[in-house]
Amino acid sequence: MLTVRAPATSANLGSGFDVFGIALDRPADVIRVERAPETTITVTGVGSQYIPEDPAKNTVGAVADALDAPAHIEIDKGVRPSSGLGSSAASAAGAAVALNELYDRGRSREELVPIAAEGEEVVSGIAHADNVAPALLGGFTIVAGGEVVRVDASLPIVACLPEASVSTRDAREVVPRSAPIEDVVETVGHASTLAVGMTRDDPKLVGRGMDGGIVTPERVALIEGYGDAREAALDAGATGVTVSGAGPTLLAVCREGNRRSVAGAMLDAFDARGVESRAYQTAIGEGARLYE
Ligand SMILES: Nc1ncnc2c1ncn2[C@@H]1O[C@H](COP(=O)(O)OP(=O)(O)O)[C@@H](O)[C@H]1O
Ligand SMILES: N[C@@H](CCOP(=O)(O)O)C(=O)O
Repeated sequence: MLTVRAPATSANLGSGFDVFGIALDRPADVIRVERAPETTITVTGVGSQYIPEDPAKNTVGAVADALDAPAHIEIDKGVRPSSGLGSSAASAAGAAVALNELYDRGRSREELVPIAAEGEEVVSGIAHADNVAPALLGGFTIVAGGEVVRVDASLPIVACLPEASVSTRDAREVVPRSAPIEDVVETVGHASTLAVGMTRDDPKLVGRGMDGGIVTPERVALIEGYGDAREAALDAGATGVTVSGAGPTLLAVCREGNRRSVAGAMLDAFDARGVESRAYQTAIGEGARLYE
């Protein structure tokens, strides 16, 4: 039996819809695989009651098909589904790494990106790779033109998850089909600033580069208490706050030493609105790790 720890991820980062992503140190899914004549799946852990074990409906089933690697796959969820923390992608990336090894398929991590993205198509209708790329490669990733660029970034992060669910499929319904050129120009400016900030591990540039975006303002409306929690985090010293993936998690970029106060401020702000939440004090981290 092979075991893989596959991390949560945060996609978009405000200005990089369907393009930018980061791997997070925690939380993570644990995937265990063993050869079998046909694919079967068991799911335990956080939110497992909402995750189908039918291989046709689970992201790992699509990955097993794509690698022609039938297996019994055990998924222990650490990343809550429909959270905006790449839950479906963590399992898909973990399964891709584990099955590639189990069947000696010889695919590189980069080659596994489109394979893991097939799992995302099962749940959101589109094979967006902005979660599976960092889940496989770690660090900060840019998915563009079918290629992935990886930057070995390192920054303190708080991910604050309110007690609500937003399905990526639903949140894609509010994505504008077109945008005024002024908004596109502004977004390109922010995205460029963010990418340079990542190469320098500069929380100020990264935070500034997360501002605005064409998609984020539409999604904020789906998250009760977003505005208050964002303000509280910025007041506590976060350098930037945006929606993580499709939400409802809020992603706050921090400076060394201020994660605890940022996390506390966000929890208090949600609490004042009567919304329960939990905060992960985490960091940009490594990709899926294989344990023999
Ligand atoms: N292995 C899996 N892990 C998590 N969710 C899964 C998995 N397989 C299928 N799903 C389904 O995917 C949906 C959650 O994915 P999504 O809406 O993209 O949110 P996120 O990936 O941010 O948690 C849920 O409907 C869940 O049942
Ligand atoms: N680019 C996608 C990212 C979805 O991330 P998730 O963590 O919410 O699954 C989108 O914004 O739709």
